[in-house]
Amino acid sequence: MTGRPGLLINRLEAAHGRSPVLTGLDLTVEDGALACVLGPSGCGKSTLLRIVAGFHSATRGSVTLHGRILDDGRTRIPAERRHIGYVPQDGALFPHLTVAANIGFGLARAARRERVAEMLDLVGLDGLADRHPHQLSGGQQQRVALARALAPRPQLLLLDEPFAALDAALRTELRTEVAATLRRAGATAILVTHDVDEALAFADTIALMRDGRIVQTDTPHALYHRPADEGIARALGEANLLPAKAADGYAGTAFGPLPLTTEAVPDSVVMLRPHQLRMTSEPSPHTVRARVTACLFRGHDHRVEFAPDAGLDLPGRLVIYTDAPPPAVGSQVLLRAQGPAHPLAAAPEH
Ligand SMILES: Nc1ncnc2c1ncn2[C@@H]1O[C@H](COP(=O)(O)OP(=O)(O)OP(=O)(O)O)[C@@H](O)[C@H]1O
Repeated sequence: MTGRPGLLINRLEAAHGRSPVLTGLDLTVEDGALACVLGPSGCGKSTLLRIVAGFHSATRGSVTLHGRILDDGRTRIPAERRHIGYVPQDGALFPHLTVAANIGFGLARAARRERVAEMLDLVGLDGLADRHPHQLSGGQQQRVALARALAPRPQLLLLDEPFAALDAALRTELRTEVAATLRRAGATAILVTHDVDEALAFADTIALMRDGRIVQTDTPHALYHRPADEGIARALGEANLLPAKAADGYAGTAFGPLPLTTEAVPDSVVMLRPHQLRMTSEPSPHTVRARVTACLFRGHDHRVEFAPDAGLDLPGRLVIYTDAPPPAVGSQVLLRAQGPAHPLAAAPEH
């Protein structure tokens, strides 16, 4: 990353027909950064990418790339003059063209052969230049789509859930590979996805989208551990929310005092992610008795649910992730907590 702003989106509004989709969206992507827009299905991620690419118009606000206005509701640079690459969900390769011709499509003839060879090497598809798309696996097709998008050296690359159609193992492998490829190419890219694991693994920066806006932009670590509110906390993964009394940088909880990540607001609850609670055999003033109510084996770990003893100032259900062999459902255990605890404004009553 360079620290220079590449893409600047300011108070963007857009609609499909009469239905508003984007409602004042702000986003900055640094030059050379891999950014991810994360949000639930239907929240407007593709619409956002399509506006940046030039396939859909904004009704208000502006999109600027390296200081050049692409769309401000009045001026609108046509898609083909934006120098932006776009990789759709299904790759959308030209079926009648070979891999090499797909990658070289639109490149100046003089540089074509060399650039295609470079791109094939970059995405690890040397030797497949003469195949047609139907002779490739889904993962290979997506690599060709990536190579085709990168070949004209776009100033920005947009990836619209490009791994969604692949099976879980290939998805993980390809997103790691694509992130490495984009870093090698020094590309600035935006990936949109509803898959939290994908966002956490891929991006330097994640922008969380809700109700047509970006509600928090941060590093994956900060967004996961220091979400701005309960909705964001839950959008990134499971969270135990504990009532707390904050004083002097500590949260007083049923697990004893826990250091806080940041100053707490009045009436806050504190968040502990599931791996911050542990089972222990050593009772102490900071352990809590709880009964195992459910256990799920997930291959790499177990997800265990507990009902804490009645009378404790705790939610009715606590969740932990553990590598240790899980206790039987119904058994009693002791839980202890590991800080820091992150304060969140309590959710409004519904
Ligand atoms: N061409 C269209 N005409 C009318 N409504 C549309 C059109 N495209 C999208 N929408 C609506 O706009 C909203 C946002 O759609 P969009 O595809 O941008 O969401 P998304 O976050 O990318 O979803 P997904 O993750 O499922 O692809 C949805 O309610 C969708 O139904």
